[in-house]
Amino acid sequence: MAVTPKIAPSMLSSDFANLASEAHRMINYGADWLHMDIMDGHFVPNLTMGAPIIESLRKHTKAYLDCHLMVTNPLDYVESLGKAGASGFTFHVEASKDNWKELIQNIKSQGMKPGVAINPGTSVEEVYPLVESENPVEMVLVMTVEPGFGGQKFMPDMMEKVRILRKKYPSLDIEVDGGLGPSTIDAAASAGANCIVAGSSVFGAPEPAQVISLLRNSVEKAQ
Ligand SMILES: O=C(CO)[C@H](O)[C@H](O)COP(=O)(O)O
Ligand SMILES: [Fe+2]
Repeated sequence: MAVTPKIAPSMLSSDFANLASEAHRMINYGADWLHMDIMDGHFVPNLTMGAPIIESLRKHTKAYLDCHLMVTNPLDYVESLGKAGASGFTFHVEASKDNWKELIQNIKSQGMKPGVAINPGTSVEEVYPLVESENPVEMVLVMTVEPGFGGQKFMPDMMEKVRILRKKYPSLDIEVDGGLGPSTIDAAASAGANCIVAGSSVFGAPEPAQVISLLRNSVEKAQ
């Protein structure tokens, strides 16, 4: 398989008042990406951060900022996030039924990598047109919890979606998000996920570097 592991600590579990030092800490511990959860209080019942925070953080780090947009109108965020220095822009398929082609085009024009996320209740077939389009998304994020909050329990039933996607698209980046940690990573890695978001299991660990390395080893071993 041509895909490489990307371990992405979710900054949702960090100390927001010290975001830059938390970001440096995670990169020094071996993280590949920093996962930034952008929530609008409408698509999900929680409000987190937006372009101003991404812009502030970008001044302190060159790290890949993997932005996960849990918002009702993702198109409204593309230009501001692109200018703020976001690296990846992953929108939800549930929020882009009518405009995903325009979204992908605009995300790429802003120099960001487009991805599409699917909620637990959404069937995997819904992302096929976006992956098979002439101008495709470059990552699929399979939610393994209901979006909105960190610290929830991993939903193993979602691994069937990952298995189907990996079989269909051998070189696609497939990300899993929600409840990933030492006790759940093997299920995700063996199903074919290569981009691993982990918030509470990394930030809550006495030795976050060990957890990051364990997550990476599991993905490498499964390939
Ligand atoms: O998108 C998210 C929530 O909607 C977060 O990225 C996710 O929940 C990470 O946190 P944890 O690893 O603690 O589950
Ligand atoms: Fe997320």
